[in-house]
Amino acid sequence: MAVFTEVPFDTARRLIERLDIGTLTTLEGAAGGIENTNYFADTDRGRYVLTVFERLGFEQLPFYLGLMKHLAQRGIPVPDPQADAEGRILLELLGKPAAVVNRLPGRHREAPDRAHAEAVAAMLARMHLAGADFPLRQPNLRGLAWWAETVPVVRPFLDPAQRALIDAELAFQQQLAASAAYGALPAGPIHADLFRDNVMFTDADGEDRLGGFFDFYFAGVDRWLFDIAVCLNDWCIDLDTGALVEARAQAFVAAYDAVRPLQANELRLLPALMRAGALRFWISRLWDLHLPRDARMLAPHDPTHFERVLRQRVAQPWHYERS
Ligand SMILES: Nc1ncnc2c1ncn2[C@@H]1O[C@H](COP(=O)(O)OP(=O)(O)O)[C@@H](O)[C@H]1O
Ligand SMILES: N[C@@H](CCOP(=O)(O)O)C(=O)O
Repeated sequence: MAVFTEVPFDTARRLIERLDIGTLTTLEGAAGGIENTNYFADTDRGRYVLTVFERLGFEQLPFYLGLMKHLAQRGIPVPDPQADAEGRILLELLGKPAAVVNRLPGRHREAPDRAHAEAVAAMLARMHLAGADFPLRQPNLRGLAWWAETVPVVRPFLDPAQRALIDAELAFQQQLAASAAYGALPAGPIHADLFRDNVMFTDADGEDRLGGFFDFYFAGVDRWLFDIAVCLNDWCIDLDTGALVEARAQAFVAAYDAVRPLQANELRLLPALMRAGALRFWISRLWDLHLPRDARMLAPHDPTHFERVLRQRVAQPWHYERS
């Protein structure tokens, strides 16, 4: 259960009262997640999620919440932060930052097929375009600078072969980031963590429909291609082996490309960015496993999964072929 901060019903009721979204009827802790306290909060007028931020401070949240508001206003299905009478969407509860967003319909799909991948890819492209004029700028805080800072911290926990891999891949990404081709990649706000468990699908009428993207708390301004790479490494792999499911990956990129045509240097650098995406989550999972920030931290994700994915992306780079 991802409830790190217990919120009494009356405390939540008073907060909800300030938002003009009805009267709180039920409040229930949400399972899953490893970062924030989430409660499902129903009112007599709608369904919401109350989040108390455990890791993030008041300085980073205006970017995340503002981006969600911006995207929601442009018709992208993402949680829409609710404002109080003064127009504030970043709230405070029990001394911690908090927000109330609308609850997306549906549930995530653990075993996505090609149609799920295509729906996510097309919406990802729409989201990138819709976010392009978002005025706030915050870098991807889990980007290259963080990897370089964190690799020395997790390195002592690795065996010699793992150290060689992590050192080589970090050096490869540093060299890539300094290249002109990388510098020319289009950039803007990205989600940066759009895994299967951060996307809802509804199954009304026997057909799956995209319910929305959520958990924007790793978002930042970075290369759009990085978002595509992160998705390919999750939506388009066999989780048992880490192998890319090439037909699904091909369909994913084609669906994205149909909405926002990829540039030639994006097509060329995709294999390198897929290595970046695998490295990023290998490092963060190592960090979560070996340096838990809090004794109450839930079971961390398995780092060896992304070590394996990274080895495969290095050994078998995959190129998208436009048909
Ligand atoms: N806006 C939302 N709409 C619907 N469900 C949500 C929403 N936000 C969070 N949830 C639910 O809460 C769970 C935990 O949220 P998540 O953002 O993954 O937490 P964390 O930030 O701790 O990783 C999700 O798996 C999902 O079921
Ligand atoms: N998707 C990341 C972990 C981030 O956790 P989330 O629950 O906030 O998405 C991973 O799989 O390592």
